[in-house]
Amino acid sequence: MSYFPLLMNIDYKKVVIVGGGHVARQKVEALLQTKAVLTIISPTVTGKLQQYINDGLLTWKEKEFEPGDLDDATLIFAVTNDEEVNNAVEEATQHWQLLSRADAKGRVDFINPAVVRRGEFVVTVSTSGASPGLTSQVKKDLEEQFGNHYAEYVSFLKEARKQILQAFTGDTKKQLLAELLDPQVLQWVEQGEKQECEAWLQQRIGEQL
Ligand SMILES: C[C@@]1(CC(=O)O)C2=NC(=C\c3[nH]c(c(CCC(=O)O)c3CC(=O)O)Cc3[nH]c(c(CC(=O)O)c3CCC(=O)O)/C=C3\N/C(=C\2)[C@@H](CCC(=O)O)[C@]3(C)CC(=O)O)/[C@H]1CCC(=O)O
Ligand SMILES: NC(=O)c1ccc[n+]([C@@H]2O[C@H](COP(=O)([O-])OP(=O)(O)OC[C@H]3O[C@@H](n4cnc5c(N)ncnc54)[C@H](O)[C@@H]3O)[C@@H](O)[C@H]2O)c1
Repeated sequence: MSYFPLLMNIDYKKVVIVGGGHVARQKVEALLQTKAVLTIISPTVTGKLQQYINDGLLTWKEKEFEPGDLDDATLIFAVTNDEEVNNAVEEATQHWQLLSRADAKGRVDFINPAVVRRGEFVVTVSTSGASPGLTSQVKKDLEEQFGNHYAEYVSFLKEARKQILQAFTGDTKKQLLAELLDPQVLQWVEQGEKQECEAWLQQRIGEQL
C-alpha cells in the first residue's frame, strides 16, 4: 500500500476513540498534543486514561459502542480487541469520516506513524503497516539522533527566518536562509549558547543591509 503522508490540523475537531485499552491510550497520548475534542467510547478504560479523564482532557462514555456515537466525528479510531465491534464501527463510519483500525482490517483511511516531537520539529516513521515493531525501533534511534535541543533550535530558526524574510528579497534572502543552517548554529544551541546564535544572526543581517 502506498499511503500519502501529511500533517493534519485537527484542532477543535471531534475525534472518537472506540475502545479504552493500551492501544487507545497510545492514540490518545498522540492526540493530546493537539486541541482536538476527544471522546472515548468503552465499558472500561486503563488507569492512565482514567487519569486523563479525571484531569478533564477528554470525555468518557462508559458504554458499549453504538452507531450514533460517531455523529459529527472527523476522525474515528476503532481500537477495541473485538473484531466484530471494529467491524460495526467501520459500518457506521460515513464516507466523509476518516477511520483508523488498530487491527489493520477492512477499510483503512489512515494509519498512524510513530512520532518524535521536539516542539515544532516533528519526525514521523512508518513501514506502511509492514512492521510496527521496526517503526518503534527506528523511532528510538531518531529520539537519540534528534535530542530535546531541537525544539529550541527550530524555534531559533523560525524567528531568524522571519527576520530575514522581513528584511530581504532575492539572492540575499536565499543566501541568508542557506547560511542559517550552518551546523555551528545547531552546536551553539546544543551547548546552551543561544546568545552566540543571536549575535551571529544580527551580524549576518547587519552585513547585508
Ligand atoms: C507506530 C505505532 C503508532 C500507534 O500505535 O499509534 C503503531 N504501532 C505501534 C507499535 C506496535 N504495534 C504493534 C507492536 C508489536 C510488534 C509488531 O506486531 O510488529 C508494536 C511495537 C511496540 O509496541 O513497541 C502491534 C500491531 N500494530 C498493528 C497491528 C495489526 C496488524 O498489523 O495486523 C499489530 C498486531 C496486533 C496483534 O498482535 O494482533 C497495526 C498498526 N500499528 C500502527 C502503528 C500502524 C502501522 C504503523 C507502521 O506503518 O509501521 C497500524 C497498521 C495501524 C494503526 O494502529 O495505525 C506504534 C509505535 C508507537 C511508538 O513507539 O511510539
Ligand atoms: N496499532 C497498534 O499499535 C496495535 C498494537 C497492539 C494491538 N493492536 C490491535 O489493537 C487491539 C486492541 O489492543 P489493546 O491492547 O488496546 O486491547 P485491550 O484489551 O487492552 O483493550 C480493548 C478495549 O476495547 C474495549 N471494548 C471491548 N468491546 C467494546 C465495545 N463493544 N465497545 C467499546 N469498547 C469495547 C474494552 O473495554 C477495552 O477497553 C488488539 O486486539 C489488536 O488488534 C494494535
